[in-house]
Amino acid sequence: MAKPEANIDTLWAELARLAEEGELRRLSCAFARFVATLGAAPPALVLASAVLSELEGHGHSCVQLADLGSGPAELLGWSEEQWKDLARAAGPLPRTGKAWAQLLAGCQQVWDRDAFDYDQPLVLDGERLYLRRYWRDETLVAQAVRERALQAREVDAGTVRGWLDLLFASDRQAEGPDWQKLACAIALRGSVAIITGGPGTGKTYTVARLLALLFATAPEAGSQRIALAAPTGKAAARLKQSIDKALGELADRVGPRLPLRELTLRMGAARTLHSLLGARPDSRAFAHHRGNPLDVDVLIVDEASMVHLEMMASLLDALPPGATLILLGDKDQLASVEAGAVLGDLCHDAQAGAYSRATCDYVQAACGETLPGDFLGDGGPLAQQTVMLRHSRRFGGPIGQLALAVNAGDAVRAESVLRSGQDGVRWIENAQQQHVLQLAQSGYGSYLDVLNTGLKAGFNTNREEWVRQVLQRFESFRILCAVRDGEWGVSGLNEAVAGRLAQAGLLRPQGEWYVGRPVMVTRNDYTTSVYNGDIGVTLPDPARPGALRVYFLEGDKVRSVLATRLRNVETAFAMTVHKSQGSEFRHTVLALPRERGAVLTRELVYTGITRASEQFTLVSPAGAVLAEAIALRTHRTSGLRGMIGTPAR
Ligand SMILES: Nc1ncnc2c1ncn2[C@@H]1O[C@H](COP(=O)(O)OP(=O)(O)OP(=O)(O)O)[C@@H](O)[C@H]1O
Repeated sequence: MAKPEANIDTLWAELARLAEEGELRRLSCAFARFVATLGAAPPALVLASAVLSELEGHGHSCVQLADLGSGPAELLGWSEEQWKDLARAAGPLPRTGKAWAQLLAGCQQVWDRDAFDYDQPLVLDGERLYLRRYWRDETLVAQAVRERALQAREVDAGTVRGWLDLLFASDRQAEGPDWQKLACAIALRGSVAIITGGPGTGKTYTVARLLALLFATAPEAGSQRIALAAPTGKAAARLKQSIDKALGELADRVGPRLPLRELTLRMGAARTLHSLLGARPDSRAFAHHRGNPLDVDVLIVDEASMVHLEMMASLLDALPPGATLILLGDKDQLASVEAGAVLGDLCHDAQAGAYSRATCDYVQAACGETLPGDFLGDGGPLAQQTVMLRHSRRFGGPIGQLALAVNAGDAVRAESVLRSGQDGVRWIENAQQQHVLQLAQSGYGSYLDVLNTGLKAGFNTNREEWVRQVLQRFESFRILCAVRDGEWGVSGLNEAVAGRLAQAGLLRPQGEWYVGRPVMVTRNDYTTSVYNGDIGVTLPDPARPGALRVYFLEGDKVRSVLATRLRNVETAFAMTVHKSQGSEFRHTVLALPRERGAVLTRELVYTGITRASEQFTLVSPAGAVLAEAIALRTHRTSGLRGMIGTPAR
């Protein structure tokens, strides 16, 4: 092998060139430089540091050294040539993961887990290389989840069965086991459970019954401290509303045996994870952690697919050992923008089940359900605490068929559903931007009608109800984009839609703030109490002529902030699919870009489709992009699954 230092200048020049061309973040170059300042830095280490930092920006929590050996061009979104040029500049590189591990273990900047730890920035765990922060988070999540999954609770199977028979209707038609009942029984016996399933599969319905079961089997139901949380304010409000509704319906069914209404009233509001953990301005640290744990017995977290690695680590760190964590979410949805695909990793065995014989016996005793042989296997401890709900009650029609086809990677079937002419789905192929603008004009017509009628009437009568109507109607339609820039991106479409609505005389956009401007908050702001993802509409301030306020809906309540006090917002006629997670719109339009690019994946298309409750319209300027996107699965490198590991209980 050539002397390592021989190529270092060429390598720095090549990294700088890639950064100049926008192929590499400047941050990744800067990180590699920082690593090089800490000690002798062979080109392979510099290269690995830059690649690791770059992959973090793509959502990977670590790099598999075998990928460095074979060339991570695809992971980086580069051509093979680009990678080869960089690799050549670094000189001869190890070809296997093992050889990479040997080389990196000898570097001062890398903590090899068998050696002395003096806080090096890089961690070598087997054949995976981590930025220290992600290694710490991943290890914490894996250990906490594994310990919780192995912690068995004493359960009286006969009592549980009696309650489950009361809580669930007996006239079930669907074939196979009642996964909802099963989920309740399984969640009751451990201190962690995951209930995953597509839209409308009854996750909330199930968790309401689980809560009733927890109350019914607790020594003192009234003293159970239940907390509800979700990554965004909107998802939290939705969770609370659905759970209250489901518990209200159940109260009649259980009658005097359990004072469900009173117990429901004792549960607080659902909160965002940030607020639950006690986020502080300008700090990554939360008020709650293992030294100051949360005051809860049961924590239910909805939309768990949106929870990124760092947040999951903080959550598990703050959860008292005796508390139960219930994660709800759709494992097939897009992962968070930040690193990690935690729910996807945790649900690795959810589809197959992989239940042990002991789990089958428990399920049989506690809910009378027999798990078919197909679902038996040798999944690890977490697989025994995970249940996938498989029957959607809301999504039987064409939107559901389309979502299923996309999820299964069947582009031919997806295209045929889109072209079938069935009510509920539509595909505008070879579209022009004009098509989206027409859809926007009719889709947003409803909120603009209420808005303009109220403005004309001077909105003196029942102003709050008028504001609520404007906000609710705005939420019934949305344009979702895969990309941010360009004609088919969020910025291009927002501008074009505002222009179109102005042309039609429905809006008067003047400057940044104008009456009717819908906005989305892009950063948490603790001084005004608005949070990333909150959506509001700008309306006149009744107290100050000429001033504008942005109104937000929180459950049924309306609150407002002076427009000029909101610093991190963008117009929200169009938004990214990422930002739409946790929301549902009566009519959802998904606008695909002309070229696929790295972000447009199966998970993105699936997430976009499943935001629609009644009508889904796909608009694409180039037909082939859909099939290409369906073929491309999101892959995020992580060590979580391996760390949680086997054996089963
Ligand atoms: N076993 C059941 N029997 C009768 N109705 C059910 C059952 N399970 C779910 N439902 C109904 O199906 C609808 C969807 O259920 P739910 O809202 O719980 O699904 P979800 O998985 O939480 O959906 P989302 O992912 O959209 O939040 C609700 O109206 C619910 O009352």
